[in-house]
Amino acid sequence: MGSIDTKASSADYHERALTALKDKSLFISDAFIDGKWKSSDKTFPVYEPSTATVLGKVADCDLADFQNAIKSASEAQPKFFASTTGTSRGALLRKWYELIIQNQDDIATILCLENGKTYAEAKGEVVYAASFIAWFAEEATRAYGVTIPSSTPHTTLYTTREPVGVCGIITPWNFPAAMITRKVGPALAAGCSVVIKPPSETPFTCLALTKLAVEAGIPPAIIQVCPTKNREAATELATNPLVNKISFTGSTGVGKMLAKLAAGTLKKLSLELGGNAPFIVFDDADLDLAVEGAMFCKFRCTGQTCVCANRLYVQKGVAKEFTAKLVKKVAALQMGPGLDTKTTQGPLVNKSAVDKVKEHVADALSKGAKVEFGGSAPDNSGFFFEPTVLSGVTADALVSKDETFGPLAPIFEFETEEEAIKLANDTEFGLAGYFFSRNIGRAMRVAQRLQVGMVGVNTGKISAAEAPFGGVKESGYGKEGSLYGLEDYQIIKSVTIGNQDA
Ligand SMILES: NC(=O)c1ccc[n+]([C@@H]2O[C@H](COP(=O)([O-])OP(=O)(O)OC[C@H]3O[C@@H](n4cnc5c(N)ncnc54)[C@H](O)[C@@H]3O)[C@@H](O)[C@H]2O)c1
Ligand SMILES: O=CCCC(=O)O
Repeated sequence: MGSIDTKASSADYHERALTALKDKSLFISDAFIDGKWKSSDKTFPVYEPSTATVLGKVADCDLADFQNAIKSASEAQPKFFASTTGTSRGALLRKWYELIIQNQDDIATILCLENGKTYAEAKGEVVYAASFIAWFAEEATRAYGVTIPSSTPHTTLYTTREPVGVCGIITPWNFPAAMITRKVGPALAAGCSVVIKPPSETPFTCLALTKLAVEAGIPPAIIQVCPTKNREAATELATNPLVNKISFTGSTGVGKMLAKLAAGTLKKLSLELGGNAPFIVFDDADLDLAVEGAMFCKFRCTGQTCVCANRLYVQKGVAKEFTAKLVKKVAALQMGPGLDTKTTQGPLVNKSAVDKVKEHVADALSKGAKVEFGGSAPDNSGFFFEPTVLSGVTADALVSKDETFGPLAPIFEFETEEEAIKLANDTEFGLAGYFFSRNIGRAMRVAQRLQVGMVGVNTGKISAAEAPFGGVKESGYGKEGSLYGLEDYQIIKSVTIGNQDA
């Protein structure tokens, strides 16, 4: 594995990158409330994680800002729905999609600077984010109702789909673009308005996307953005009666807290929460394919995705060979700043993320695991941790219960299919699960028995605009993307027209 090029991560690293933006007006540090960009004397710093230096300071919204944004979004939403059709909202979204694609290099640079992921991954995320807007531009035209045979004579009964209203959108830093568009796309397609609280670690990408949404013609008050570090102010989204729905992606703890608060006004909820994905390699697997899958779904975004493999269960007979093949690939990874073209592993988002990986590694080693590769944080100013492979990890290790959210691949061994399924399901989480096997019967059986919302069989890639995204158990509820994503932002209204003989 290559070492970190500390010269590339010198203090002016991000200044040079920002100067090179083709459209510098996309780097915005204001809130967007009631159709106006709003600066504030009160700001919070956003860090560039490979140098741990301040990338910029962003308006820190207070309670009054949230209340103003919610009120304005609430007044604008019925007018938006009444004055548009699914087709016209689809056209607005299509225009927004085109602007994101046209500006993908700049958005990827901003995303890369605030999140730390490699530029290639950042570009991939921008295109992935845009794909949700394109998808829901189409879905906007497919909000069908049904006609229901009535049991009462001379009566017609039918349903329509209407927007749920004002949606509070709260998202995490690991996908600064895609987590926004996967929610805002269907919300706008349905005819809702949104008040977004972007992640405080990565607000700049959201603000750039918002500017493009307004340029695309989306009425300004329909989309409002309140960056903040002030959690009390942000919880207004969960308590204000004018907000009809909360769509949250983030940790299970915060999700539960928001659900409790939202219960006060019985808001509709979508919760995309934490994961602890099992990744099972059976002895009948194609091991090269399994290694490829593990590299993608473990080390994507430096291990900071909710669907990352967290526990690698490998059948005893192939454990040595799989481990050797995985270590060879991991050793070729190159840590460094995301904008450096040689980099294939960026930094983690902040110091506490590094500390959590350290804790999981130390705990596994104390319980008998062995370092096959990596295992430590390099001595430099950024938030790096070496991509790490541990073997012989035991079931009582912290990493078997808790999502590392970092570049740690812990290998556990198992003997039978039954044992693998039991281990995989032994968690309160149920977001994603993966397994590799060439046996079709086993593929059908195991896919059915894994208690997760999404399964990857012989692949580590499960995310796409058309794929229903969401978990079970304490990983939350609701489905994003796909043919189900729109209905999370709609209500079904039934209309009964009676006494038609009168
Ligand atoms: N299921 C999914 O689709 C998915 C996707 C990405 C991340 N995640 C999960 O998110 C977690 C990592 O993200 P994180 O550390 O940013 O999570 P987090 O829960 O701390 O934060 C998520 C968002 O909630 C905000 N927030 C935190 N406390 C709040 C409060 N009291 N009121 C209002 N908003 C509040 C944060 O500022 C951020 O915008 C991991 O557990 C990961 O698995 C899940
Ligand atoms: O981290 C959560 C989202 C990742 C994805 O959409 O694949």
